[in-house]
Amino acid sequence: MTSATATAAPLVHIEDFRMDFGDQTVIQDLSFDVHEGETFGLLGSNGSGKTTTIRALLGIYRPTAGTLHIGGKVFSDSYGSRLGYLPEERGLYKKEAVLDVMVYFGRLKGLSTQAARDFSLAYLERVDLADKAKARVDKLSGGQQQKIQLGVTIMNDPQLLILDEPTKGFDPVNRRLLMDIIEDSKRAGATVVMVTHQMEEVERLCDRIVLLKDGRAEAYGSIDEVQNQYGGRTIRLRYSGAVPPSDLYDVLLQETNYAELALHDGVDEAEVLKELVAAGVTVRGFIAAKRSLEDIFIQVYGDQNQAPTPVNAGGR
Ligand SMILES: Nc1ncnc2c1ncn2[C@@H]1O[C@H](COP(=O)(O)OP(=O)(O)OP(=O)(O)O)[C@@H](O)[C@H]1O
Repeated sequence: MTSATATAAPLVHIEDFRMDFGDQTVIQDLSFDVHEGETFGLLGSNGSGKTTTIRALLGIYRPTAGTLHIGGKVFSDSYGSRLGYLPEERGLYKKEAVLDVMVYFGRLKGLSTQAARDFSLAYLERVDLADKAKARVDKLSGGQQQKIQLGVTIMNDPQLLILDEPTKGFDPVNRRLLMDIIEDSKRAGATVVMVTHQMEEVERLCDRIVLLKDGRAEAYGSIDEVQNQYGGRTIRLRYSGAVPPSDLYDVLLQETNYAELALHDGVDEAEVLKELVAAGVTVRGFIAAKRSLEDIFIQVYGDQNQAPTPVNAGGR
């Protein structure tokens, strides 16, 4: 947890959450906090329990055990318009016109007809759907309908946005547009909890993350903290010769002329270079980099039968 956010009471507080479906335990001992104003990523492989956690937080599922609070309480309708929730299963009134549907939801969220209309027209313009304002929702493509649903979710400037895979199925241009829109909500002060499988979205938007595996938090913290836990600093090496085993690093990847090395704590890149050269390696390229979240994700979930090995974990 970052020190800047550690003092204030968290907006979302989940402690010792457990969820069973029949005799299947999907989540156990899950604890994390989301602080006001931060963007928090809920990550994990398919079926790891992300949507279940959100549903339990919002009272759609009753948790088997544990505390799930928003603003210090179990979620209730009284939190009302301060929440914007984009569920995994999308749903709009398909036979109505786009603008009418948006205005209807705006009214439900407490906006005046005029304010809902003004927001909707500006939003449709921004997401390149101005010409669809009068079209029936079911005449729009899946991605276009998703844009409408995100617009409905953010239209009343909610304090807490919970977005379950907000950019699922979008092409790269539209994904970037949707990320810009989410970033605007974040800049306006919203706290955002998002489920996503897109690591570039996480790196761009999220302040902190939790990584679910086998119903538990495999990693939790800021992106930097998680990167450090799984070998924060790496060397991308182009070489000829043979990369020797060393106390300075772990070899993450080794191909004929390319290797990736995870540096042990406190090791200086120059020491590694010196050792490689002394061992007779011809170094053709040497780039110090942070380990990408995508790499970490693959390490954690790539082989579900093999326990991940955080680089900092003991004995080096
Ligand atoms: N209502 C339910 N009844 C029984 N099992 C359920 C129910 N809802 C979810 N599950 C099970 O709980 C597990 C976690 O599902 P969940 O939808 O939370 O995963 P997820 O992490 O959101 O996955 P994805 O990334 O694929 O969307 C799955 O094994 C799923 O089959």
